[in-house]
Amino acid sequence: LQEQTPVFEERYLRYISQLGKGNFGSVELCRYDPLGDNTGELLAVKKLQPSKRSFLADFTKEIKTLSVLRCDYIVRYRGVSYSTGRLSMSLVMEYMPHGSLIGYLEKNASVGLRRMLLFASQICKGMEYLQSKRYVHRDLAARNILVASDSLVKIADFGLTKIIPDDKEYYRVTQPGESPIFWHAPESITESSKFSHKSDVWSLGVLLHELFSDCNRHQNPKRLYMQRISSNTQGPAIPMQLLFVLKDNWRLPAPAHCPARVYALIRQCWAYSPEDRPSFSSLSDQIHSIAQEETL
Ligand SMILES: C[C@H](Nc1nc(-c2c[nH]c3ncc(Cl)cc23)ncc1F)C(=O)NCC(F)(F)F
Repeated sequence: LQEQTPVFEERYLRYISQLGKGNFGSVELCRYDPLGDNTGELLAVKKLQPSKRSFLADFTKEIKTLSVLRCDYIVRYRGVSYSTGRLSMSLVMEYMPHGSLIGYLEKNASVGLRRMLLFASQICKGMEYLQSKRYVHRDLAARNILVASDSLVKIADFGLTKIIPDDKEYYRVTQPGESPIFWHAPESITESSKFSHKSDVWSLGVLLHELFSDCNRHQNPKRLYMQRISSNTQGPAIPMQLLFVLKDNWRLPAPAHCPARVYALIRQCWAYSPEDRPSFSSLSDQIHSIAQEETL
């Protein structure tokens, strides 16, 4: 790792609680308290599960990915912490007190339209920044958006992020793990599993659908898609059935109380062919003008 990676001494990282688990390990809330008087700052520490060779390589890549990102709408990477004897290492991130957007919207049902449009434009700006660095996130979903305050959200979880090679406009995945296909664009579901900025735009559309459904667990994308395709479960595999309905131009229905202009914007993100989808900058402009016009 580059020498400028700040190192947090493990002996001063006081464990407070577990924030969540991922397939890599877990994220813990800690206080970095070198003075031992509880005046230290709160941090989110992503502990790598007992270092499997591949995990360590992926982990180091995630650290490299995060360490170059500097944007108000992307969760801030702070550094690393080595365990005694350097047997394993942890990723130190800024702590977001309000947790993930899913939990936040379940707790705060009264999030108004204006605030939702503000969150949507912040996510678009974060994605514009990622695109400027040629990064494809590949796992854009409400569960991977963190809430810093009642008026600021940030994109997080760069475990699946890839950098598009300079000579290409997309990234082809070789080992698609258990990928969240209900957030994936058609071209990422088919055997070609191509990922690009435009496939991130598709996922952003699904994220906006979650946002404007108040992340209502009864209306979540997976459940809505499964209702639509589960008619013949013994039929072709689920990804294939999903592709059929998408090819047939069926899309997730407008969430209840979602303004027509917002749903029209979401539908632009779900154009079947990638080149027909809007850019992130066009999306943030459109969101901005909706926020101006709508007497929300
Ligand atoms: C496995 C971890 N899961 C969780 N994390 C947090 C969390 C609160 N506050 C946080 N502040 C900084 C970080 Cl990195 C996480 C949290 N809350 C609930 C979780 F289930 C995670 O990383 N999730 C991906 C993403 F960060 F995008 F939400």
